[in-house]
Amino acid sequence: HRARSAAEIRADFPILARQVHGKPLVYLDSTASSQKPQSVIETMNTYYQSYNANVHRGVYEISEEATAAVERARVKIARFIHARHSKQVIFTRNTTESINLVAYSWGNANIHSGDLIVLTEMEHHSNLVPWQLLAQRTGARLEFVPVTEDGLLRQDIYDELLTYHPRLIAFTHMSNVLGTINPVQEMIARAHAVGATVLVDGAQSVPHLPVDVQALDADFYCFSGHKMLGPTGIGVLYGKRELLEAMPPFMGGGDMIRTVKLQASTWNDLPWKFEAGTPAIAEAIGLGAAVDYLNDLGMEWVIEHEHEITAYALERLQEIPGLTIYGPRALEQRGGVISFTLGDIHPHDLASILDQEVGVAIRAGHHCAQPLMERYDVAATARASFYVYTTTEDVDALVQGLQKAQQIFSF
Ligand SMILES: Cc1ncc(COP(=O)(O)O)c(CNc2co[nH]c2=O)c1O
Repeated sequence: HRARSAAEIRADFPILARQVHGKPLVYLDSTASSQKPQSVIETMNTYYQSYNANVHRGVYEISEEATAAVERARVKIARFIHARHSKQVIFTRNTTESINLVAYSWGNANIHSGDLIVLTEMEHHSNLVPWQLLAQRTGARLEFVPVTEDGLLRQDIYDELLTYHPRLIAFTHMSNVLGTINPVQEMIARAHAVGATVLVDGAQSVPHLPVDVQALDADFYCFSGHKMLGPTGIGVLYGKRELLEAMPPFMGGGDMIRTVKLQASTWNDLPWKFEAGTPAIAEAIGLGAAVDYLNDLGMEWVIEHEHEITAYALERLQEIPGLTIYGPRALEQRGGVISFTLGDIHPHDLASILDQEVGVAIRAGHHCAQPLMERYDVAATARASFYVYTTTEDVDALVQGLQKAQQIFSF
């Protein structure tokens, strides 16, 4: 991996050169969606400019080039998460669709009335609502692992819930609100010891941490391209081969079939059984370029950089009187996501002032984690999040903006 300065990296992201309200853009919302390096943008443009064609069935050069490019991207992604085989990498639109695919295809066939599904209090709605719908369809029941005051899962209650032999357990690898990194490997081992199947929501971990799905022994692992320097419209479901082979298709259509008769059809092999219709070709190829970019930096560098920025941010934010931070204090238990409130200033007002006064873009709201907001008895939080292009100067601009907001509201 090449050691590169923040300035060098930032030069790769055209959008970071722009201004907002006459001030340099300070983008601190990578948890919602990351910015894109020029190499990803160019890779997608090159597809459209040079070999735009539909995939799999065209018997002409540019269609074969497009097909090969999509399958090369799949192999890159499989290697990036250390999947045993690229057939275990299913392209979806995003994390949400990946989780819904499992809830419908695996869930409908394996969850029955009275079965227990265990989730946690810190889940994003994408890893909560699909299981609510499944429970409503099947008569299964949901139980939840609570979150402590400092943003950690109650492992004692997790162990207690395991004694009820849940059929399915689903939890996030890293919280998009608290930044909490859960001890996924050991939680999966304990779940497997009682015969549970485990889905991990990796939307916030794959972009920011080294992930090895075989070492974790995850049954299903889900993530989105747009959070990891890639385009929107492409996500991944990783699954253990025996599970994916046994699952019925999620959507019916072209490509996912082998033979079609009027009354019935047979299915294509993995991964195409789960990829009905024309895929997001440019987006899959773009995600492959994003993986190249992250591999060039190295994920160990990525998480170390984010820990440096997070440590600096935690230190600077604690200088601000009246500011409350949510989530673990210990760096090794968190990633580069900091949710906070500032006195009784509504987070939406904070975000507006930061945008207008210092060009800082943060997220404000419930972050699609309304149960977690309820657990902390807040309507909303402000949230700053960091990535490969974030610098300590970005954090300084955030602190300056928060101090400005305090002046404005201290009238
Ligand atoms: C932990 C987690 N799971 C699932 C999702 C859904 O990902 P999608 O299917 O690509 O939308 C998100 C997106 N989180 C956020 C999206 O915008 N602000 C966020 O915090 C997430 O952070």
